[in-house]
Amino acid sequence: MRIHVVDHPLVAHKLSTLRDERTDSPTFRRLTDELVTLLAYEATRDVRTDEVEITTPVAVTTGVRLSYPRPLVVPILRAGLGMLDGMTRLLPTAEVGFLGMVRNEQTLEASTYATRMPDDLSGRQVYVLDPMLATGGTLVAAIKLLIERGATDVTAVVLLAAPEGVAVMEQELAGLPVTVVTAALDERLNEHGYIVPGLGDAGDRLYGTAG
Ligand SMILES: O=P(O)(O)OC[C@H]1O[C@H](OP(=O)(O)OP(=O)(O)O)[C@H](O)[C@@H]1O
Ligand SMILES: O=c1cc[nH]c(=O)[nH]1
Ligand SMILES: [Mg+2]
Repeated sequence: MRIHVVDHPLVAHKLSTLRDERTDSPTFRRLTDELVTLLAYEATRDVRTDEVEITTPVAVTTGVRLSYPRPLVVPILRAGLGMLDGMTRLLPTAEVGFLGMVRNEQTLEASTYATRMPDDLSGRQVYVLDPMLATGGTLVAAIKLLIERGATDVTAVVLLAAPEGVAVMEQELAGLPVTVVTAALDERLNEHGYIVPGLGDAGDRLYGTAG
């Protein structure tokens, strides 16, 4: 598994405001959207393309186009939904699938309550969106499902990652074609499984409701 921490002053600036407990939901949503567009630029470095011949007003030259089938983007509900527009702004022709997953706040185990995406992902390039990589349980389950369906290249785009969760992913997904792109690698998890310093509960902060 590869991990890429995006080191850029604009990312650090926006992330700092996102972390601030005084940032309200509308601002949190806007900053998430902006951050994801910056992360998407890095995350799509290996997006598959084909060479094409194009004719400019001056000459014939060679360009590139995104390959078919187009990438699949999969936000993990709820919080991942706040990242969808930022990602599809750069990949407007991507297909979109959905995974609804929730972590039991006592056991910290993730369960899946909704799956809506193609059964057959043979050979597909997939971008999974979830702001928080905490224990790693959610992303491991999501990525295993995508690879079981045939995906051959999975990139998880997250805002924050905890070292504990990265270690779990490295162990559980060893040897699989998985990349994690994150805006920051934080210090640790606390006793409740929350990322420290983190930003709190991403879903609650995006949507202004607890649960
Ligand atoms: O790495 P993990 O320990 O599995 O935790 C991360 C998950 O927890 C949060 O979702 P949550 O269960 O709060 O659902 P929500 O998005 O509906 O708020 C977050 O959005 C991730 O999906
Ligand atoms: O810090 C955390 C951990 C899991 N889920 C969140 O939303 N935040
Ligand atoms: Mg939540």
